[in-house]
Amino acid sequence: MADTAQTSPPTDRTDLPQPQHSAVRSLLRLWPFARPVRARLLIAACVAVLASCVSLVIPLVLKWLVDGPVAARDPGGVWLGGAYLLLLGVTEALLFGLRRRLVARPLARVEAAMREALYRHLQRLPVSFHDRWPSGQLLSRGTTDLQLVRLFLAFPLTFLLVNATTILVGAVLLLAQRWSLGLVLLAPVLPLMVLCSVFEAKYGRAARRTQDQLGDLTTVVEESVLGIRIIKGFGRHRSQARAFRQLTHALRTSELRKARLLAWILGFITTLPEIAIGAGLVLGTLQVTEGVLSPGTLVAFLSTALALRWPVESIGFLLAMANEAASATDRYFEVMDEPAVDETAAGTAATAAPPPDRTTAAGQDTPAAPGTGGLVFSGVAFRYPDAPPDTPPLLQDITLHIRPGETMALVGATGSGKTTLTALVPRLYDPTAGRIVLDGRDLATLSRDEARALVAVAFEEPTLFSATAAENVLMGDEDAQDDDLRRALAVAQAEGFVDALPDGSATQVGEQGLSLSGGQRQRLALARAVVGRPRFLILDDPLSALDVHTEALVEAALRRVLSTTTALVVAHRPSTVLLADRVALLSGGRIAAVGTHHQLLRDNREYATLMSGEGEGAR
Ligand SMILES: Nc1ncnc2c1ncn2[C@@H]1O[C@H](COP(=O)(O)OP(=O)(O)OP(=O)(O)O)[C@@H](O)[C@H]1O
Repeated sequence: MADTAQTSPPTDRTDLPQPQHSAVRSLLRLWPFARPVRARLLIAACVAVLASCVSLVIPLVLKWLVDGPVAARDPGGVWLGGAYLLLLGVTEALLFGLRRRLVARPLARVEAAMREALYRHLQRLPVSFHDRWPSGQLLSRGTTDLQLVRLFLAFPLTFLLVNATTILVGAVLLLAQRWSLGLVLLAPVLPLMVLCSVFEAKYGRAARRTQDQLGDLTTVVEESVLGIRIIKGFGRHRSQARAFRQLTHALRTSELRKARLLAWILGFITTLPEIAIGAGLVLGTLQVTEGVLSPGTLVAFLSTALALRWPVESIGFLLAMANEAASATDRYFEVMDEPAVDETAAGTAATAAPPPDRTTAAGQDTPAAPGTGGLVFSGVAFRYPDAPPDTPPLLQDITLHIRPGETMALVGATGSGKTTLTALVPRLYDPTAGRIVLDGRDLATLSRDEARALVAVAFEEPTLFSATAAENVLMGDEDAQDDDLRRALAVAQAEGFVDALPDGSATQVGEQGLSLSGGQRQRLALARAVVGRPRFLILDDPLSALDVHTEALVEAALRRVLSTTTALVVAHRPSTVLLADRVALLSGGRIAAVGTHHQLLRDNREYATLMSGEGEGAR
């Protein structure tokens, strides 16, 4: 299968040692998204560097003020010096304000573009990807992680650059003013650099762990909200709360580890320069006493050193934010790097079709002649990409012909692969061998879009979206008109209850259509399946979990739906089987028997057992 995705979701990796990764390499991957706003980012960075340099001029004005007007007791000069300082302060504030204005809007655009790209990509990823990835992990990558990335582009990206420049310019000024004092102040730089690189590696791993745990937590919250009826119905709220507490506890432990790491680096980053400033102050005062240093130079020197405090101290936070953003970027691209399927490209047949004159296994349907209409499975085999390598394929040598206009029921024990077989027809998965032919056209030569235009599906769980009833139905065919909607509702026997909704078909049916009854949702899902007048209809157990009264309504709807199309219907109970013209029994990954319900009931013991509801695997 061309579209199989191989990476495991990160849930499996939370407790494993994370691979060493370079934060810079990860962050460089943001470039394609940041590129369109690069001019703004560059201007904003220049403005911030300028603002920071303005702050470094303040100590020089102080030196002039102390050694000049203050020493000469010149009030006019002092007022002028004060005015200069005020002007510099206001300029610095205005420049930082301008920087913020410059980046705010473009960065919101970058975040939106990344989120849009992620959503688009998620839609194009194969079903096998979604089978493996918990939705909470995807949700957290599209929300929290992207916020971290935007924050990085807004602050650490600029300020790591600005602070490095400020520290460099400040160091030159310190050395130029008094090189011996400058060396004392710069002494902590080397140990701090070593400590920062140790911190970065440790914090990067902790950040990754926290973000993965947050994804797991999101999954649990989402499942609890969606499954609230089951949780309440089975009184599982305590065990659910316990599971949630365990996850929050793990997350808290990881957050505390991050806080501890940040605390120790901040401790060093604050203490070492303070000690150096203290030593510089003592040394400088001695030099002033000895008359080898002017008081103004000492004031300027110490003011420069104090002006460098924030750029140095903030490096801890900035590195932490940069590492969180690097982990968030890794997590984002783990999804984006998954190969998407091209819905418009034709696939390639997994293997050549079996020769038409081959001998078929006992009970298999007779192979269809080439070019035959209807839905034909020829020697189809399938195994899930993540199935253990030593297990046999789930489906093997499936040969079945559903004639044009015919309804075939597919019966088998639970877990026998019925849903999997039906998922091959709309190309949710591709067979690993054999071929499927729709009205004489090999499915492998059709694009997914073409295949889905021919085939409509209604799954066992009739998922509805938070949209109006009409919009939910029209998802089945975006070109459908009002007439088609009315016809589909009528065919699915949904007209009556839809018209009785407060706003008719314009009524919002709520998240997952929860405000509707099971039977109503099932009928809307049927209407969605038939609105595009599909040539082929695949129904996965359409009468599951219905009460007797609703079952009769949906059954009546189904009879009308099935009379208009060629259909394959997964069936568990006789009432559904009776809707079909013939029945195929799936057993041991193969079609074990094909016939009418009564024939199979009479001739096939396994079928009879399944239909009586006594079979081990029957439901
Ligand atoms: N995405 C998947 N990856 C790996 N194995 C899977 C996947 N989906 C289903 N399976 C396995 O394939 C087997 C067949 O599942 P399938 O849902 O097709 O059975 P079914 O006959 O429709 O069952 P039921 O009657 O209970 O709905 C099961 O053992 C299931 O665990």
